[in-house]
Amino acid sequence: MRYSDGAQFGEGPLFLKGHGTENDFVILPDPDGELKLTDSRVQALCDRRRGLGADGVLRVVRTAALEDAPDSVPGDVWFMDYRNADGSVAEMCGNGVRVFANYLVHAGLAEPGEIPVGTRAGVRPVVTRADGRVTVDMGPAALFGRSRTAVGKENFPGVAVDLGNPHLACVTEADLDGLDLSSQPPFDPQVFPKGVNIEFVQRTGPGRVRMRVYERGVGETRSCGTGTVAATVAALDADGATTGHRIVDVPGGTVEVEVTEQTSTLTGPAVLVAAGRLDALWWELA
Ligand SMILES: N[C@@H](CCC[C@H](N)C(=O)O)C(=O)O
Repeated sequence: MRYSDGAQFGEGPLFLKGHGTENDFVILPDPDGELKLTDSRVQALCDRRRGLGADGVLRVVRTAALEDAPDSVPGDVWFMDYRNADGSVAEMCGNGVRVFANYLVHAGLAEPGEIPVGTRAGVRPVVTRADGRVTVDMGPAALFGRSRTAVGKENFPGVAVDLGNPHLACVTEADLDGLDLSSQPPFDPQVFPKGVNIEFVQRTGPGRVRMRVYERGVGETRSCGTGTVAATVAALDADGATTGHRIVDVPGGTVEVEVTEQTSTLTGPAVLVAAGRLDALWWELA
């Protein structure tokens, strides 16, 4: 079908859909940074009725083609330009970077194994594994204070953790299923001036925790990779430790987190679901 300006249906940008423990993303290959990725288009892409539906957008672009890439990221590295569903830019996405690496291998843009990925938090080494899981070196998980939130009438103290993006991780004995996370839990803007991702963490057994999360710029999601690392830091802190390993169960699946003195790693599944083309007119009007 041809439109009046001659554009044909399906001639819009290529996209892929993928997820990591059901934290889902639209992947937009854009090697030379030519797509005009406005907040409005990100919101439309992520809308689960008028768009493709996702928690966020991963634009695949050469670092050299980006104006706001950190100087620490070499120009020849593929850059994950991450946007939350509300269109906001975030520094890092632990599930997204693992899906991103799988896309690079799928598209023949990287060999399987260790792949450096540029992010606004710096370069993150990602390793695609023979068992299909993907590991990312998330960098040091910095506990930088204590704060609190509330759900309904219940207060939740927690730890402030920097993973490149900000987190408030609250260990609790409360029943996580009873928490109403349909709206933004309150937070202290003095501690989190750029907003915050808020995790609710229950210790469920030796070396294992369960987590729900309200993500900055999205709302409640089925998983949050940086959030699982923050949850692990909080669980270690509650156990009087600063390093260790935790299995983290999230509504969308299970991941493994290791925190050491030097860095932190996240390992789990990362799936590519589909590929296609956006309609050119839809993209123009979005
Ligand atoms: N889901 C992501 C985190 C995405 C960014 C976050 N919402 C923020 O604004 O910091 C992950 O897997 O880490």
